[in-house]
Amino acid sequence: MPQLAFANSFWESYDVLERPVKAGVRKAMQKFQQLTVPELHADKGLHLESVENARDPRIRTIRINDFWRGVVLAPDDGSDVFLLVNVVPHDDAYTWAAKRLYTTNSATRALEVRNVAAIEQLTPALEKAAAAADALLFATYSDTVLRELGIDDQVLRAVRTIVDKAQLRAFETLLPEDQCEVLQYLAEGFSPEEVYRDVIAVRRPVDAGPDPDESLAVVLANTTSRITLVTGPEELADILEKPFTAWRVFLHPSQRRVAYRTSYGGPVQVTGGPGTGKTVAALHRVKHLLNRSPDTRVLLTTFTNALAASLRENLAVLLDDDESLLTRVEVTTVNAYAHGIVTRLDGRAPSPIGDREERQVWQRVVKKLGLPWTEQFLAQEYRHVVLAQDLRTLDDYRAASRRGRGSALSPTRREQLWPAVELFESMLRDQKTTTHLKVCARAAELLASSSPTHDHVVVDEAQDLHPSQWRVLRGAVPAGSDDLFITGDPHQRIYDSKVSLGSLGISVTGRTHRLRINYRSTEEILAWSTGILSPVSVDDLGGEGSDTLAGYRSLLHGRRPHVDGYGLEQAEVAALVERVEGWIAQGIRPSEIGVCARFNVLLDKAYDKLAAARVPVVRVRDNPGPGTDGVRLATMHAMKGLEFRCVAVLGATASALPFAREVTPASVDALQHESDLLRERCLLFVACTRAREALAVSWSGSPSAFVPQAG
Ligand SMILES: Nc1ncnc2c1ncn2[C@@H]1O[C@H](COP(=O)(O)OP(=O)(O)OP(=O)(O)O)[C@@H](O)[C@H]1O
Repeated sequence: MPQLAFANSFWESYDVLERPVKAGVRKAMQKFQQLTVPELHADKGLHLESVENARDPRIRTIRINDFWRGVVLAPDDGSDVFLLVNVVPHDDAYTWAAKRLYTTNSATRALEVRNVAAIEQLTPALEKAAAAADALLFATYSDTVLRELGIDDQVLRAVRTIVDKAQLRAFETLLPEDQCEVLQYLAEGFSPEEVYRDVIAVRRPVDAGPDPDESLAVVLANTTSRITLVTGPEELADILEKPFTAWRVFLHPSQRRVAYRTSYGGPVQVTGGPGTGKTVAALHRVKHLLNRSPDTRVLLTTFTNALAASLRENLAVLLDDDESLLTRVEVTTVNAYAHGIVTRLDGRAPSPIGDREERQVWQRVVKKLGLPWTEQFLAQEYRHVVLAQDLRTLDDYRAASRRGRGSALSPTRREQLWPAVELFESMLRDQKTTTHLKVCARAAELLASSSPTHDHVVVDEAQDLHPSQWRVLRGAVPAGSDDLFITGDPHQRIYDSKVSLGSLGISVTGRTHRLRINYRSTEEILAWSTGILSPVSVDDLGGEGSDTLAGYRSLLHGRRPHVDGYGLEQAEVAALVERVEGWIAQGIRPSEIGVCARFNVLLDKAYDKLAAARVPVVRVRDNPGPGTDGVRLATMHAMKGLEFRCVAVLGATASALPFAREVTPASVDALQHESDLLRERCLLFVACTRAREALAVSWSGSPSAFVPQAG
């Protein structure tokens, strides 16, 4: 019986197919599991045929239906693994297939594919241009060095024409994958030794002989980062049912490098724009840490309960539901972890209040004391100065730095303000409540005088954590090797937190990594969304400098976002219903569509109109499980960390973004004003970057100033 393997390129095409075509693919795949090799070749329905003028004699196409064909690499060496590489519309299938050549990389021994026709066509002209160029990108590396890293003759010739990184990028989709990656690493300034260690050594089979003469089946099995072997019908059904889950097992080497490094000397920071696989890297790090020693305990945290639930699910997939591993991981939010610590060590459960109630307490404080500050100012002072530095007395407060606050407070003013802090805290005590951040402060205090609860902490969505939450995490593990693995994106900061990790005893110096390839969205969606942030600069994760999205890119392509304004909100919602219906008609499942807005009021209207049009719809805040059908509706804040094939962002209207009530007037605090505006801008960025294939942004009346102008 033959065996089946799938290349990553197959998932990219399969996942966007309409449902009947997917069913056709499944049917064709079943034949590979039911028939013998000669029967496969003879099967009329499958129509396994070779391709005229193919550059790779092993390339075949198979019939999916009248319009679609699968492209297959068939073994010609007596081995029996067939590789599914793509599903392409009938007319394009032959041209696509004819240009591809599959070869074995001499260093990694993995299967690679190149667009051999395009490379041949481009190289001579580029050679002429290169002869006149001042400098070449890879001039410092000898042919021998490059060959040792797996670069073959054809690629070497092309490499010698590359003048800069932009040209390398233009070549990326044409070059064999491992070779391309070697070149990317060299272009980023890694030494050949480092590239060998991180790209070649991790893939090359330990028993590789001097020459790559293995059979196709062996080479396919070597290519674990890009090819999945399917062993039985159940696994096949499973993998075709949830291909994106399957993706999680294929790590890009830049991700593998950070996730599977044996050990780090201390805290590690991994940043990257939306969709660069930070969460995936965090999950793999957990796997690595669990496997490294049989009794290691890991704490994996994220920002919301919904995200924690999805991390738990994904981790179970990654760990093959292995209970012996899963029981050693605690997946939770920092607040919930802190709550647990306080409950356990203080012997009673604290009752934290929400933001709105907290604001009301501050209002009462202002009223009672008749102070010259607004409740907003006091709440911010408490959060950004008092709690952030864990100040307990007036003397502490007098001596504290108020860096980051935009208004000076003289010693007399501080003496005048401190009673407000004391009154706020005593009011909480009287009503037997507290705040989440105070629970964290207490948990950190308790942890400091007891023992750490875990061996390692892995933190996802780190950009929104407050210093008191960081103190909890610091106290959860002993300081030292592999204590904290931190992933986050400062461009997605949508809550008001300012931190300096170094001052909290979390120094990541020399252990920072950045991921640059976006695997979620098309380049079109990405380019438009990054336009939202282009006018501003963003502080880095650790609060030491600024961060940038330089080099951030996607390899996927699709339609440009739909960006439309409407006169009235009613018309905007009507257009949304039409758009959602259109997506569903194209075969997108309702649960693969996300609709978001700044406020629930507008979401409620969208909910009613979609439901009236008989479109199934559910709210993200009701935690619908993956099996629940229905378009997902969420506020922009609740979109954090999620992703959908199609996303509609409603109400990108001038009055909603920025929302005046959430922005401190510049006259009260100029720095806070700027950071509030930035936070509002980031919120739109987060919402738009949830989209994988299609993004529609709309408003009624005047557009938000954050919406990038066309042209
Ligand atoms: N190496 C990879 N190959 C293919 N797909 C990948 C790879 N890494 C991640 N992905 C997919 O890309 C998407 C985004 O990944 P992930 O959620 O980890 O990104 P993120 O950086 O945490 O995003 P965000 O910051 O926006 O929450 C997911 O669908 C994930 O499965």
